[in-house]
Amino acid sequence: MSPNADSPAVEVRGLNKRFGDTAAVAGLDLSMERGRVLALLGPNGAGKTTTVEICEGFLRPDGGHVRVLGLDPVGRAEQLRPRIGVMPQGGGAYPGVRAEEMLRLVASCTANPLDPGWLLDVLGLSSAGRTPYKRLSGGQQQRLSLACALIGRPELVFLDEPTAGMDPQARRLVWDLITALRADGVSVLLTTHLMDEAEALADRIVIVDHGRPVADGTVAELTAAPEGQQELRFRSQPALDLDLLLAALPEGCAATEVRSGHYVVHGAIDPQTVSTVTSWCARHGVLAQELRVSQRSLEDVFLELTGRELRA
Ligand SMILES: Nc1ncnc2c1ncn2[C@@H]1O[C@H](COP(=O)(O)OP(=O)(O)OP(=O)(O)O)[C@@H](O)[C@H]1O
Repeated sequence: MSPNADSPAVEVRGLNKRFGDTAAVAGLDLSMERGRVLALLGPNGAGKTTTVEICEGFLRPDGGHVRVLGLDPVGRAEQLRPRIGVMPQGGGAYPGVRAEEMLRLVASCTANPLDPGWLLDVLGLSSAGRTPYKRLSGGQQQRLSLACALIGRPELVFLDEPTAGMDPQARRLVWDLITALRADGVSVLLTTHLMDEAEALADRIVIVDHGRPVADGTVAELTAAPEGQQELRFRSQPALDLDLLLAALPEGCAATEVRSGHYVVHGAIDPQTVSTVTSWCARHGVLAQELRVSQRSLEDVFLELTGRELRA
């Protein structure tokens, strides 16, 4: 068993970091269990990369408590580095180095590396092994950067926007790989601007804005509608008599035809309300199509919490 095996994968409390007048991180807390995937979301400039770089030990915090695998990432960098994998934002390598050479170089710096040929194959890079880094496509450079993060069999990986610039096929491949890492017990802290990526991969999501956490929870927790404010949607023929439907519904519900043939019932949507709507439809010979109790999307929640103005 590795040292400090009982400690969280990442624990951050009251983290602060300034760059001149800019408070990049301003009192951030987060905690991540081992073997889980945590997604850090936030608008541009929210402080995600700064937080990740502090956890990786590349930046020194101005204040706060940070432990990664139970270790201080700056003071205990020598013990920590061999146990973590890092995929920085935008990747990076010597421009002239060939893809396979680069991966073998990184592998040679680790104690028990994976087989570089196998990893290139898993990431769909076998045919690009002899291509110089600068001639790889953006998506290939990203995948090589991911391979470099994983070659040393890390216990914890930091992935800063791992699928930025990738086509949908490459993105799926990376998602499958992250899912497989989690199944192997690897902890993953990723940043992303892609809500579907966070939804597909993350056990927990922390949304940050102006260097502070503004939400923390599972996707289900974050997107759950407040009690009594759920929606039931269905499609049917236009111009149903909604006064009649409303009379059948419990007090506090509202029913509207949002556009021709598209209906929304707002209120406390419980099994009884659903049954009332379907029985009313049956009694009036109405076929309710695509009937669903809808939740807010993660993007709705993100925009609600962080606003719609464009960030610098
Ligand atoms: N080395 C630096 N020097 C000066 N300011 C910096 C530096 N690094 C980051 N900042 C500033 O700190 C703030 C947070 O930046 P950071 O890169 O952590 O945000 P982010 O959430 O990762 O953004 P993005 O989604 O655009 O990658 C920004 O205002 C940024 O301009």
